Amino acid sequence: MPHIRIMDTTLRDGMHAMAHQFTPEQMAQVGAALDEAGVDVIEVTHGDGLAGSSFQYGFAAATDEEYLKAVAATLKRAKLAALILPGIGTCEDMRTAVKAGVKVFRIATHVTEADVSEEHMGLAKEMGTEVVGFLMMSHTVGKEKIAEQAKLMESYGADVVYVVDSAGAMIPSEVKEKVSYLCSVLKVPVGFHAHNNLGLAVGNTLAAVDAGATVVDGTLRGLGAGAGNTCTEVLVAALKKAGYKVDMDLYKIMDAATTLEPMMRRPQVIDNSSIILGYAGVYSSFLLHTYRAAEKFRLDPRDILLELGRRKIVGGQEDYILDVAYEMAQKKNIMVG
Ligand SMILES: CC[C@H](O)CC(=O)C(=O)O
Ligand SMILES: [Mn+2]
Repeated sequence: MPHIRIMDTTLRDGMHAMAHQFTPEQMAQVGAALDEAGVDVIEVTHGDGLAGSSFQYGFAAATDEEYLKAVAATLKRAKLAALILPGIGTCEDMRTAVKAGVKVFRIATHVTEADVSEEHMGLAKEMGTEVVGFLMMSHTVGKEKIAEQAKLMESYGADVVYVVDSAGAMIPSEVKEKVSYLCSVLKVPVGFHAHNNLGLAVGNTLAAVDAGATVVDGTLRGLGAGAGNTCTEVLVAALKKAGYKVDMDLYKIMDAATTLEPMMRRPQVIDNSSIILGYAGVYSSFLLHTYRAAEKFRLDPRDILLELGRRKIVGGQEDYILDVAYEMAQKKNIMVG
């Protein structure tokens, strides 16, 4: 059975669920526990990647540099990773991240926009880091389109390319179809990142590895945007049970989850609105923005999410959530003070 690499993104995707309010000290504690458990790659930044801390996405409790340095100081074996969305984070942010200890860049684009990653991938290679291409909202297009965009990333130097189920909208048969097709056309390894909005994150991740993915994401206790991600400690148990080789200690990864637990702001559950994220195919990180808009305009968050799904809005359009809610409230004649 193949060896599966796990990249843990508790300290990046988990930031969405924490409204980006982890402290550097908390990150250092969790990072040390993940390292001790044998996690290969630990991703750290604002939930929306380098320079995500902003009015648009929400301000973090510290700078990316402070977070990265705090975690880097605790690592003995794991590689430190940073996510970047070209145009949000800049090449300058990448240079600062490398000085802070980053060894892996995960470069994220909408699934049809891989061409915007060329410059950032080039710089990442030049600085000697590993490069991961991250094709977000992969549920919105067919396998051929994903393959075309993944091949672009491969040509820019990506060492791994991910199918990213940002909306937690995919079902196992779709994961299998898309991942196996990608494996058949790429030379580099294929990765998979799941969200649990339909309760399928662990199942979809297993479907991905069965289809040939050899790099997968997880977060402790599933902490992440929407209903969260694939739960790392559950995934380790499931992969080991299925016979895959995983370089991680099961008890120690469970202990890392125990370290995280008291820091969590709310239980990571599949609430009603999270189900709608998956059902309507809406970006998971819109959940908390939608709750705020629903409260402001006295609307049911599920109605807003269904409308966002109809309008096919993508990452970066967080401000548009308020516009949509305002429009819906006006139609319902709701007075907003
Ligand atoms: C950049 C924001 C986003 O959270 C990236 C990601 O994890 C996803 O698309 O699922
Ligand atoms: Mn995600």
